[in-house]
Amino acid sequence: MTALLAIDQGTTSTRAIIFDINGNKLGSSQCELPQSFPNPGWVEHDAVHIWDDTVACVQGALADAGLAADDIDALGITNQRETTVLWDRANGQPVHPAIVWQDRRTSAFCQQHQDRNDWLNEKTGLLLDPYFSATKLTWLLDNVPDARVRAERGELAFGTIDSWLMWNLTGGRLHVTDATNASRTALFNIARNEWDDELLAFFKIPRAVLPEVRDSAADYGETEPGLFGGAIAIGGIAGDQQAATIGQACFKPGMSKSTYGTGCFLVLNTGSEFKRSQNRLLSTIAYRIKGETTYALEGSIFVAGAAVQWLRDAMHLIRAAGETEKIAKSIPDTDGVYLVPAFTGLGAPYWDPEARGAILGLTRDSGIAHIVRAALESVGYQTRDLIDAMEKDALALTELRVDGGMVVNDWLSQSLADLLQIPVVRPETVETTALGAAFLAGLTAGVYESLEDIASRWRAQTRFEPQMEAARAKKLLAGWHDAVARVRSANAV
Ligand SMILES: Nc1ncnc2c1ncn2[C@@H]1O[C@H](COP(=O)(O)OP(=O)(O)O)[C@@H](O)[C@H]1O
Ligand SMILES: O=P(O)(O)OC[C@H](O)CO
Repeated sequence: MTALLAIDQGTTSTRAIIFDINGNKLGSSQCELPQSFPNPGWVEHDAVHIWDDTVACVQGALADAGLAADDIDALGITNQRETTVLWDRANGQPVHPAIVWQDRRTSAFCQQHQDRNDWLNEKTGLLLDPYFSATKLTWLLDNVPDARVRAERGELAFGTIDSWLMWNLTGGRLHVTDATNASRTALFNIARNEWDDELLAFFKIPRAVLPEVRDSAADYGETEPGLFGGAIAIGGIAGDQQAATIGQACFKPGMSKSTYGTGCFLVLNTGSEFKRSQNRLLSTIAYRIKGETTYALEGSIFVAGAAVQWLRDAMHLIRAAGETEKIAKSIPDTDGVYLVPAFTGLGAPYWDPEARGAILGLTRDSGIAHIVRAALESVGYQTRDLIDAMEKDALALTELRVDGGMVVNDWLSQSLADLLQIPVVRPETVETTALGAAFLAGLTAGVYESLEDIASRWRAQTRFEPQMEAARAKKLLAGWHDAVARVRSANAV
């Protein structure tokens, strides 16, 4: 029997999941991952803790499935993207805690150099923002004692979390990453598919710290035999949103997926051509297979499920996330109440770090249900803003595949279809991120013949058709834009 193992190293947890050939789960194990916040706007992880959890999770998943290392056909890795690790090649120890994608410590540098945005975007598809790895790595080289001279001597290695795990899984033999993770560093030229000397010079990064970049489905060697009771072949790597795109089998231009967890990431396959957004979306590598690159447009929203967590933990309006479904259904509409969850600013397409959240349109009749429903609707409105931006980039979406912890909520999924005015499709396997990594590994191992073979195994579970009239959706959206206009910061671009 085929067994594919995926490591899914995320921002809040590390998971290992074993799938059969059709994406059914055979076993899994999960560890919660703490973050530290040593200064305002700083977010760090202990990279050694991440590695220890990864080993424990793989062992746990094997035990859960009742399988041994020898039973696994191949291993794939997927990971939180952009998070930056710098370690000593001699002893394998990180020289500093990992700087997490959410960390804003380099925002002053980015503000100062906004005039380079267009130049950077043309090479990387990204924006000059602290979100991406480049400025985090510069910060490490400038602030860790001796780091810069040691990096120039070739003594230090940089990597996103996939590289860090690969280094450890192979006992320090391989310093590699894949094209999707490289595309999130702001050091990789995604048109030419190589590390870019001009970018390296601008960010003052010595080439000697960089990993080798391979295809997303490629031979990545084997795990150290002592780790899991036998060597396991490693056959795939992809950043988590790209892996979800693969797990949702969005292999044709125009196909899209949106993942609703803490935040929301919408990825649209744009095919073999690098297309720059004119509407403040990111361009990125969706996957690189057999040397051929497929590109995507991506819209990132910082707060989706996090708004539900806020209703529960800060406002105490609900006791559990699942209650929101019944509460939202209990009223016909929010009666003009909007919640703009700009708790940490607004992401795409606004990119307004100074905006702050608000609840607008309250009357004496407004109650808990209105606020809860407005929080769920804000997820649909934000997604609609992304889709409208994509449409302006001349790429209209005809349906959206959804996944992530929020979409178990049927009301939310229906509301997405209504506000987006396109069908929303929920698959049978909602662990699409891990599944995408397993698919890549299976492709390398010869378990799957092709992407078409993988696509034939993807199964829809529920299709939500728009039920709301277009005119009503338009009116609600106008109210949302009015609400957003009120929370935007005065100096936003
Ligand atoms: N039934 C539900 N309705 C609405 N939101 C939910 C529901 N269940 C979970 N969530 C939200 O989904 C998020 C968890 O999704 P998950 O995909 O596990 O997130 P992440 O991978 O970002 O940690 C949480 O923010 C939670 O509030
Ligand atoms: O770990 P997640 O699922 O929150 O995803 C993080 C993203 O990759 C950040 O770009």
